[in-house]
Amino acid sequence: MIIGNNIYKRYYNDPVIKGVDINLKAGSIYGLIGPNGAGKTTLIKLLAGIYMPDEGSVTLDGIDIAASHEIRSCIGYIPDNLNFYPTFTVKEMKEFYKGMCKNWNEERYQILREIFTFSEKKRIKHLSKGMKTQLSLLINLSCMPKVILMDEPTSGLDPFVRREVLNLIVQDVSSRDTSVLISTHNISELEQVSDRVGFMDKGKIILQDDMEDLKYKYKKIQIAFESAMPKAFEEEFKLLSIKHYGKVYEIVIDEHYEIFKSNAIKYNPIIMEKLDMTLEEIFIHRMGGEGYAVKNIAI
Ligand SMILES: Nc1ncnc2c1ncn2[C@@H]1O[C@H](COP(=O)(O)OP(=O)(O)OP(=O)(O)O)[C@@H](O)[C@H]1O
Repeated sequence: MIIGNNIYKRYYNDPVIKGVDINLKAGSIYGLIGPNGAGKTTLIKLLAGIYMPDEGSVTLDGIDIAASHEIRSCIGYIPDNLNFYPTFTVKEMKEFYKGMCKNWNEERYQILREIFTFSEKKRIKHLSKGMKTQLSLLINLSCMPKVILMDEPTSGLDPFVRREVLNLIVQDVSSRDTSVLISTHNISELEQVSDRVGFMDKGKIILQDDMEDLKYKYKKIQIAFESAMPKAFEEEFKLLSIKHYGKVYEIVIDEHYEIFKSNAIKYNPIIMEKLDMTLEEIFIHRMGGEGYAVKNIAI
């Protein structure tokens, strides 16, 4: 398990990561979501040991990654912009990493290479952005890391390769108990694969939960009364948002629906229907609460 404990990081004097606690369990995929500039890439680089925290620590299986090169080499990192040596061929690149990687698995490399579309003779500078991501994944998976940190791994990939990449990650997690973190703006994709999710904003993780709990907890409810919503109803429940369409109100709650329902019944609603929220809706709802509501720019 990799644990970030109360991490702080400044760029010059600008605080960018402000007391983040995060843990990536073995055999689990953590989805990291947040608006542009929230600090996701910086956090990933701290977890990968590329940056050192100003305060706090990152440990892998109890060992501080700052203190051990060997433990850092168990962490795979797929960055959002890949800076492979441009004049190397794919084969030379692979040999380079093979030499550096203690647990290199050549058989795995050969099996995985069949899946991807580029030739080993191609120079890195002649690979497309998507091919470079594929190569990075191929090399990372062949290094048999305990942890894989992926920053926007599927951006620039076609839908088939994207599915293949996610399948490979899911297989690796289930067969080797790898800890994976995926940061992406593609929330619906994340919803399919992650079992834990963190929302990051302004250098902090403002909400993290198991996917199932999150989706169980946040509910959208359509409710209507004979006339307007009773004031006492509005006061009794913690309504995270209220929208109003004619007689029907659409409200968001973060308590268990059955409890809400048993208490709400006394207000004699004429309609009360529970709707599941997608992760994207929960995210937008949370970020709206943090001041990121979409502004109406109609003039
Ligand atoms: N090398 C750097 N030097 C100074 N400031 C930086 C540097 N890298 C990032 N920042 C700043 O740190 C903040 C967080 O950036 P970061 O790249 O971690 O965000 P992000 O959540 O990954 O964003 P995005 O979703 O747009 O990729 C931003 O305000 C950014 O301007």
